[in-house]
Amino acid sequence: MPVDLLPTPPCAELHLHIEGTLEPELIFELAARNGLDLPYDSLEDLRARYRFTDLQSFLDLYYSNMDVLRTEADFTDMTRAYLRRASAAGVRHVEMMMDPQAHLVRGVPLSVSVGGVWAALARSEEEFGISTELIAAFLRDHPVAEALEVLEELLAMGAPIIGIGLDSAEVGNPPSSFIDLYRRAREAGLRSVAHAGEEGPPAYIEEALDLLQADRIDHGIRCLDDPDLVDRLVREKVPLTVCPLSNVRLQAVPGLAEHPLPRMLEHGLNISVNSDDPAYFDGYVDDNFRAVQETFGLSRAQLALLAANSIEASFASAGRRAELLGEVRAWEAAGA
Ligand SMILES: Nc1ncnc2[nH]cnc12
Ligand SMILES: [Zn+2]
Repeated sequence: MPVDLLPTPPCAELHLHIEGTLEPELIFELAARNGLDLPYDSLEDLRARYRFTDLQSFLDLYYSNMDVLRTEADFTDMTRAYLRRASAAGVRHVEMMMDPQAHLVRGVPLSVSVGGVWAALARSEEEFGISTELIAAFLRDHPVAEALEVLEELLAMGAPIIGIGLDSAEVGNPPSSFIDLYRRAREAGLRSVAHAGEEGPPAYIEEALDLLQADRIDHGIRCLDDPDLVDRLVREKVPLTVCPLSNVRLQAVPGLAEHPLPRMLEHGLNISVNSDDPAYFDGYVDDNFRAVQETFGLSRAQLALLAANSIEASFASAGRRAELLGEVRAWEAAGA
């Protein structure tokens, strides 16, 4: 790392799939623990498959690797490993997504997947100094009726979720199919986010806002294809949770130098920096901050703005947000 790079500011991570933190070593460890045969001969063999051409090529491996998650302890161990790494990265608050349906379809009940993740989150402040929230993300390439059933089950069991999300294969699965799901979540007092404009068109971002009333847009980079939409997003201060290394690895952009992050900052869009699926994209949040700093020469003030945006766009309590914004201000002032 060149000496003149700044450390990562204290920040909130708002776009993180906990299943995307499953590192190759842990995949082998959990397979052994659960007596499962993996379709890979070695860690190297597995790692060699982490070359993606688009979102779907990644999702195929992501869902396949999840099969090693069988017990509550598996989910707890994965989540604790992420929290430990995130605390080293400077993360002070995380709102993590999990994909309950992806586990249910493999026969793993909600009590195991949600219970296992929650066991780690419940101790996170004490253990790692990271406050946490959990978001149940729904698979947009599955029927909305299935999502509604799972949401009802989550509500009935009193699952400790702050909101819902929408992820998986984007193109051809528009937000408009999930109006009933988001309406039900709103009635239940939940917040909401939705992936839109990662590979899909700007119209999906508009649908997520107008039809789903999403509080935040995950990715949203393709808004730049529609100047009127950019004006709206700036005017309404809509938070976009941007994941630079993910976009490069999934070839949503040709390379980091072509990533729209600096243009998004110039427009005054409300963006934050996040890792998405760090075990798959070679990058936790600090790696993402370092990469964009190195590539675009961002100033301390710009890094502080990205961190402050993440905290202001979070669902943390007003008190916690104020505390963390104070940390960001102190970080910025340390360079003055
Ligand atoms: N980047 C991403 N886009 C859509 N769905 C996902 N699930 C996990 N990571 C995802
Ligand atoms: Zn994502």
